[in-house]
Amino acid sequence: MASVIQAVEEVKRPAAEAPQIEAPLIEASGLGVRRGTHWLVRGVDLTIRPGEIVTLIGPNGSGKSTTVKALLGILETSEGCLSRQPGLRIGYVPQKLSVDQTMPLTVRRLMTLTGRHDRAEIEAALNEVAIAHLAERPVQQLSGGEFQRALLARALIRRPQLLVLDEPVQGVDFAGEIALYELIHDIRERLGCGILMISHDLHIVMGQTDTVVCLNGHVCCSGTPQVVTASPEYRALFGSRAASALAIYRHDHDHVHLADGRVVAHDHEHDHSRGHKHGEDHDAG
Ligand SMILES: Nc1ncnc2c1ncn2[C@@H]1O[C@H](COP(=O)(O)OP(=O)(O)OP(=O)(O)O)[C@@H](O)[C@H]1O
Repeated sequence: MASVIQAVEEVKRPAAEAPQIEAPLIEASGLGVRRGTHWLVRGVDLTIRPGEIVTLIGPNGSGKSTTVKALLGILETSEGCLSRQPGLRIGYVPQKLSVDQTMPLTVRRLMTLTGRHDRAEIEAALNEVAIAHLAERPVQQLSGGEFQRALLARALIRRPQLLVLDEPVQGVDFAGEIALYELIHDIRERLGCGILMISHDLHIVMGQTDTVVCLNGHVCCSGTPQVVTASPEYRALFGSRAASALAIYRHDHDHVHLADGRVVAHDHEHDHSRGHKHGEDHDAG
């Protein structure tokens, strides 16, 4: 009887109190890109909401970059549905950015190559990634990690609603990798932007992501890291690397972030649907 009353009260509860799931920034369904008779990638279903980190993983040539470019509208899609929030502000950190070794280019100047920004905006973006002290340094003299931070700052200066990172830790040593992923996580917390990332670092991906999409020319499996690491497709694709990533990963959902910014306690036994963030608990190594 008590449960019936409880159920009725749940129904009566005003809609405003129900958890709000924010509208997607980008939503793709059955997306495919073909060149000639060859499908580069096919059957991609993917949604990115504000404040959500979605990571694409997969072997070389599995269609990760193609998928990102199609989602951003850089590449024309051949089939499927794709919608982006109108006027969506995107900050993009490319896989590679080659800088002429002889060209004098300071970090400050790098920040203005793709748009006009005043001093305060540049300072704020550099502060965001903790390299304000390097503003006058030629970019050729930066370490791998510092250069990646400078690229991140350049993407953040536009106050993006969606940050897109194509392998953000390239040229960075292991300690620097961890620091960068922590920074990306912090940026999501501070700015509330959605993050779409390509990564090969399975261990870190599994700890720092809300949703993992595993590609191999098509979506092999997708969902929370917990769901993906348990899937046979993922294990078949990554073999022993998959097993070790699974071994260090322990996912501990203990709260949800509602669309209005509130954080509420959450049961462990909840469904892993979209629209929430999570707390994680990782065992080292
Ligand atoms: N313009 C193109 N024309 C024909 N084939 C292409 C084109 N661009 C990419 N490909 C092919 O499409 C497939 C997917 O490429 P993509 O760059 O998306 O893979 P990826 O998963 O990002 O790889 P990596 O991890 O090596 O960066 C590859 O087989 C690639 O050779």
